[in-house]
Amino acid sequence: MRTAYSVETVRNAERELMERLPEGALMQRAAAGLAAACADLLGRAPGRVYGARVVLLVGAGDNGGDALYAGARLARRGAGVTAVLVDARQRAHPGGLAALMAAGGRVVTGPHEVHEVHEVHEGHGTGADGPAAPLAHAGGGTGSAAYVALHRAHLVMDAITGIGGRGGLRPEAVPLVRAAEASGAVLVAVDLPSGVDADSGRVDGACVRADVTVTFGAYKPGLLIDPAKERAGALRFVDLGLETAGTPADLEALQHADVAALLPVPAAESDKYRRGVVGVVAGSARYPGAAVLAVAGALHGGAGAVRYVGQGGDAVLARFPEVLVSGGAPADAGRVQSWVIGPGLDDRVKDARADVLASDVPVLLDADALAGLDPQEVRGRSAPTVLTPHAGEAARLLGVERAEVESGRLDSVRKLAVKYGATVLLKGSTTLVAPPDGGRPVRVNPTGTGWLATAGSGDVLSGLVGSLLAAGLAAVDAASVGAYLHGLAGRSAARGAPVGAGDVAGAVAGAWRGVGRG
Ligand SMILES: NC(=O)C1=CN([C@@H]2O[C@H](COP(=O)(O)OP(=O)(O)OC[C@H]3O[C@@H](n4cnc5c(N)ncnc54)[C@H](O)[C@@H]3O)[C@@H](O)[C@H]2O)[C@@H](O)CC1
Ligand SMILES: Nc1ncnc2c1ncn2[C@@H]1O[C@H](COP(=O)(O)OP(=O)(O)O)[C@@H](O)[C@H]1O
Ligand SMILES: [K+]
Repeated sequence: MRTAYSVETVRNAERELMERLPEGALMQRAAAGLAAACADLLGRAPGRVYGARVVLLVGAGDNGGDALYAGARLARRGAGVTAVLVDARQRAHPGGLAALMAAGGRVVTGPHEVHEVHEVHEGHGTGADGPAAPLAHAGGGTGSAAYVALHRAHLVMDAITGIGGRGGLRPEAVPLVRAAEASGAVLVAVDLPSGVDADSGRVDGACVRADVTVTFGAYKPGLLIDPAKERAGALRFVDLGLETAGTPADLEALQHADVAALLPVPAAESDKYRRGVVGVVAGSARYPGAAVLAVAGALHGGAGAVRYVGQGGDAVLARFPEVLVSGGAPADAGRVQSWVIGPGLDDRVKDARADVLASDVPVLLDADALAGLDPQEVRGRSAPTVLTPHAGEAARLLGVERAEVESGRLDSVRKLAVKYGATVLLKGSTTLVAPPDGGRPVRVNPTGTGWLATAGSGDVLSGLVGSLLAAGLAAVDAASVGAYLHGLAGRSAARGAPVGAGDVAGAVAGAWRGVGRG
């Protein structure tokens, strides 16, 4: 399981560890890991950083300190390192600044007017990880020197803000960041891309777009959730020895081994009923395809049989003769261990929904079954309920704008879960699954791909998750394992080219096999 922790938890863990370590040791660990990652990215043989040109965009806090100490390490190995002080008041971590200069690095100011210049005295603050002090450039330079250095750089570290950052990049930082992005240098975000919100993944304003993010001690939720995730590039982790065990993670992402352990496998004594029967209420005369796709997903989710209820029976049978089809109400269709309802339904949806919600088995509500859903109808149920909205549907259920859901996915999925007392799988660029109390941890799906954004692929997902529910998985597990397999299936079906939802369904078995093999 990959876990991510809030800033508060990370700071508490850091504080505890710092009490047991010599002063500054934690920052040195971060800097050593950062320097090693940068040396690796520079593509040189170990120990051969010599000649590389590195620029540090340095803010006022400890995030800048990490970069300055890492820069000092690279400078000692022969890199040409230039630190650009981005903070409007030219503040930077004193110890880090002194270490960089002692190692032969140079410090230039950002393109601001400098009203006050303090000399940096030899040894000033060396080794101290104390608060930022007002310092200004030593070693000379102007705003244009910063741009020249950026233009010539092989690697740029973004150390403007880390977990202490609030809001987007300040205006003075934006042109420097844009120059770094345009330079062709590898852009390495230190801990987080500056400008993103560590806890939520929100991006409020201008923000760094990194090639790689080297993060310290623990993953932060924002690194795993869009829109911030997309700005982080590839993630590298530096272990600081933080103790987070015992604190619930804010976010967790299943890995292959976790999914393998959760996949339902038939036992020797199994028969089709013991494996579970999933009932699918989907499709209509107008949208028979939704029935076919939801059933296709359900056939690959571990249930022993699929029961279909609705007007798409002919289309379903033409494609899948193994499905048990009935045309009446769900309550008359025979026993199932879970219901999936919603994709492509017509105006019969309300009656059918009342029917399945009245049952005592897990119910998954998707698409049309989400419209006008009353929280009380869901909250009163004795068995688990799973909602699988995309951002537009989630926005309607919450009574907010779609953009609000897309920019604040973690908040939105939690609020929806609390409102309905249901497990909520929020689809889209980052799929999240929140437990019914909206608490910790929320699961984030690591396998998603933009190729899944194709009509009907959500129908496949709903069938797949419903089938996992029928096979006996707990609601959060069914939703997150379903999303995981769906993402893998999307990737392997697409292999870099557009695909249809039917192809995604067809690739689920291969994804399952791949995970099962570990
Ligand atoms: N606390 C620790 O023990 C460790 C912290 N580390 C580093 O320290 C970082 C956190 O350091 P800080 O708490 O000093 O915080 P940051 O360095 O993230 O940022 C705080 C500074 O940035 C300014 N600031 C806030 N928002 C800004 C914005 N939008 N634009 C420009 N400036 C802004 C603040 O006024 C403050 O001066 C971590 O992300 C990590 O990189 C690492 O060295 C590991 C150890
Ligand atoms: N940008 C994206 N990146 C990854 N997955 C996406 C993206 N956009 C959509 N998806 C996935 O594609 C599927 C689309 O489902 P949905 O919105 O219900 O469409 P439909 O109703 O056409 O089936 C969901 O699994 C969703 O998570
Ligand atoms: K940063």
